[in-house]
Amino acid sequence: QVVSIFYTLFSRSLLSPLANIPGPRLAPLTSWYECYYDVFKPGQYVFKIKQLHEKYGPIVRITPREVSISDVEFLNTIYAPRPHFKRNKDFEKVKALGINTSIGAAVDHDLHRKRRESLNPFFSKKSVLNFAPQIQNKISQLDEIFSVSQNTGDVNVLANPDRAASMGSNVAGVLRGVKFSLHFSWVRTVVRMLPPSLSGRWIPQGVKDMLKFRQIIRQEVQQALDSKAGNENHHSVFVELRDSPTLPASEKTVQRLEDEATLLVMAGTESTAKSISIAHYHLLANPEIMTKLRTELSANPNASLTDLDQIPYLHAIALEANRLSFGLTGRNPRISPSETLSYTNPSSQKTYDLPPGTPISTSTLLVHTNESIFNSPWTFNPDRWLGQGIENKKYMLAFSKGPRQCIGMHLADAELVMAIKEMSRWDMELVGTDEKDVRFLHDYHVATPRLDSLGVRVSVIGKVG
Ligand code: HEM
Repeated sequence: QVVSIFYTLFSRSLLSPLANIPGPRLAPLTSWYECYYDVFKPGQYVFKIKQLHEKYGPIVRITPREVSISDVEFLNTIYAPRPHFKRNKDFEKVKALGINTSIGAAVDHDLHRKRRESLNPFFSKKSVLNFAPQIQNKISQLDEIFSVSQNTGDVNVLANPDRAASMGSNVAGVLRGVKFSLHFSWVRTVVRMLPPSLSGRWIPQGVKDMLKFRQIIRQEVQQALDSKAGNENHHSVFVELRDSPTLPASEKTVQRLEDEATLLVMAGTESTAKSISIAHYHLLANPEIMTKLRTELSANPNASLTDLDQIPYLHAIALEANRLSFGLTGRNPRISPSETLSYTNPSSQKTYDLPPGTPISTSTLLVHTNESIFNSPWTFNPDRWLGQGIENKKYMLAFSKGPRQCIGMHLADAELVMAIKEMSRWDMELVGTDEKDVRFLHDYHVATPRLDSLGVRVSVIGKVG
């Protein structure tokens, strides 16, 4: 046993093809280094990695297997390589969400492409424009909530779990456990094997609700699979996947479609809600930004979604909210399955070869707080995206890049601009809320503010004009 441990340590430190890559001594030897910052600090490894880059330079070995590169000019090589170059995902990372047969967990490049082709029609820009009435319907509900709060003087409406969308708070609950699951995935397997009377004690409410939700999805999937093409009254995502000519039968099982639907709900709620609340906080904390937005919107008070797309300042606020939401905050490494990638440090001119199979990552923290691109990076400043500034969109990583970039980005953008427009119609005051209630302080896969935060709390004064 002891010999085997020494051999593992020796091979990870000296025999590994990554042995020449700079970094702290412990990180290449054991994944406990990452676990310590992820689970026990908690959610601090991405911040630690930023410090490691400041000390060791643009390339750092951050685990026994994984390399982090902070150089933004290498972003496309990691995530968006030229056509015909493949990028796999790292199973060690994707398993944490427990939806292993979803598109987001497709490790293999070609399998991912097949799943993506079958979902694409739902998420094109055109489909999102057709979906505008449904989004408007939700925005009207928001308007209703603001009106009720104005009358009742309820200052806590968005943080009140009874009133806030329960699915949103459940997703956040599930994500709180994501780092633990990443490092101790066996615990989930054990808990699932226990009878509900015992396991119930350890499963957080958000996870329990998500499991119930999965049961409902499973029934819907089963119904869609049992019914014949053309017999449905509405065209659900399950029906589209069931009838997809590109997916083989093995991709149309109940388990897989259940995983796909669960991912769509998880991916579609929490990140968008985060960007919306970040935008709202900063509009209220910076009245000059709100005033400028209202002026821009006043030219066309009944603007449609297509009209809103043409308003640069509104678009800039959305971009800035996404930049400071940091999208998915954890690392999302990519693996080149057959090609060796090389990285040359521009200052030392030293070249490092990264053999096939090496997980390579960066993080949205590294890119979105890079001072040479985003001056005073923690300041909410939509003006940075105006004029020439829009060219920095190539460094926007909130939706990732390349073939695995967020499939829901047009939908998310539509929801965000329509929600921002609605917020601009109301005068509100922040109550008991400061920047630490929205600032990225912990990485639980999405940016999480101070752990005792009650969210963005407001007092509704009234409708503008
Ligand atoms: C502001 C809101 C959103 C942000 C910041 C965001 C961010 C991301 C990111 C960074 C990825 C890539 C993950 C990776 O590299 O592994 C991703 C993938 C994905 N997102 Fe989003 N997302 C948002 C909204 C949505 C919405 C509204 C939906 C759909 C309802 C959605 C569905 C998905 C799906 C299905 C994937 C997997 C795509 C694939 O693997 O090809 N997202 N998202």
